[in-house]
Amino acid sequence: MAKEVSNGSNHVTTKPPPEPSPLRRAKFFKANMRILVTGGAGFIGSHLVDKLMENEKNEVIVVDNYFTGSKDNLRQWIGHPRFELIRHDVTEPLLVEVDQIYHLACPASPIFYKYNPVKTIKTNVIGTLNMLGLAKRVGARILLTSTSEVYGDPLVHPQTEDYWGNVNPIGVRSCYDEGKRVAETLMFDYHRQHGIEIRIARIFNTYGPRMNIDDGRVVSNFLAQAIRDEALTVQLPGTQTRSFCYVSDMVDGLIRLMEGDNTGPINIGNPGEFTMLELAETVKEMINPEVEIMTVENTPDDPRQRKPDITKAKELLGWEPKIKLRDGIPLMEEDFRKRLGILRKN
Ligand SMILES: NC(=O)c1ccc[n+]([C@@H]2O[C@H](COP(=O)([O-])OP(=O)(O)OC[C@H]3O[C@@H](n4cnc5c(N)ncnc54)[C@H](O)[C@@H]3O)[C@@H](O)[C@H]2O)c1
Ligand SMILES: O=c1ccn([C@@H]2O[C@H](COP(=O)(O)OP(=O)(O)O[C@H]3OC[C@@H](O)[C@H](O)[C@H]3O)[C@@H](O)[C@H]2O)c(=O)[nH]1
Repeated sequence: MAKEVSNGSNHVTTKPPPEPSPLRRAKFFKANMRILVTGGAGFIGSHLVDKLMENEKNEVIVVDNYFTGSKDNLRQWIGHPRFELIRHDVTEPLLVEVDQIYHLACPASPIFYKYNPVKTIKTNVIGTLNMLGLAKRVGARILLTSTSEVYGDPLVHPQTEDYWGNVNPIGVRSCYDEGKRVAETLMFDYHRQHGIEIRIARIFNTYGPRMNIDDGRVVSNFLAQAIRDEALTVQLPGTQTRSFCYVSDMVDGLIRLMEGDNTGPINIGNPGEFTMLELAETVKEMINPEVEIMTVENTPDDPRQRKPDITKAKELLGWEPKIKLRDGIPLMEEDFRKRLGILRKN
């Protein structure tokens, strides 16, 4: 019988999922759960790996091409008997025996995903196809980290999962937002056509320790600038909004989604909404009251507002974020100061 997994609409699988490995059914041998994390050397991926490794029943395999990630983020696990790290590009097929796949591999910061847009779209489309092919072959459950960017420049606020979005298909962000939209389509087509067990998280802006110092995203930019005594660069008009989720809350949401019975898509993010000017003022006040705030040109198609409706995450996953922006900033500041080697002036 097909397992029925609901996404909150009237969605029912028509085909039974692929058979998992016989090891899963072995009578006398309880095997560990083998979990693949693509993009596991990146910001969210490495925090996810830390959490998964806490469970002694998990074996974790990371594949990453190190475009924006780094082995350094995983240094505490290298050499651990339950951990494996493979240099691999997800645009190439991969053969590994696993039970779950967290598919994160994709550059996430606009400056990196725009750097080689054709590669970004290949990563989203061919990379996701390859991971779905793997899930089908080994009978694994697969979770895609999609994004709030699938809503484009949203005309509905806050964004609910049933909103189809307002996306420019030929703009400079399209390699990422349209790429993720196709990735979501592929996930649902494999689910309907081949019975693959899928999970889709729509992640809203996430921040925390281990972000690249020069990642280019707004929280890491403002923090690094404040610590280095450089002016905070607010892109015009400054009234655009984002809602920022601390990384430990995000990881908790992703694991709940993977372990639960709902396909999604489910928004995972913190509904606390700030304009970029408010964010700059907060960072200035908390980190360096002397620092200047300057306005600079923006880039095309920057969404004007973004805030998740997390009713579904609350109801279906029992999840909501715990860490407010003002509590998360000092945790990230400590990590940035350590890496930049700049102590706090008192
Ligand atoms: N951080 C956020 O605010 C946010 C928001 C929405 C969605 N997401 C999604 O979450 C995931 C992780 O984001 P992040 O913030 O940790 O970004 P990140 O750039 O730190 O991590 C991405 C990882 O994927 C790897 N990667 C990129 N292309 C690859 C390829 N072709 N093959 C193998 N590895 C590849 C990178 O080297 C890196 O380690 C991404 O899928 C992103 O789209 C993140
Ligand atoms: O130095 C900066 C950088 C950015 N910004 C502004 O800050 C806002 C957020 O920009 P970011 O680059 O951090 O991230 P964005 O919200 O544009 O996209 C992100 O959100 C969803 C995820 O999928 C990705 O991680 C990323 O695409 C934008 O309005 C941007 O104009 C600044 O004001 N100053």
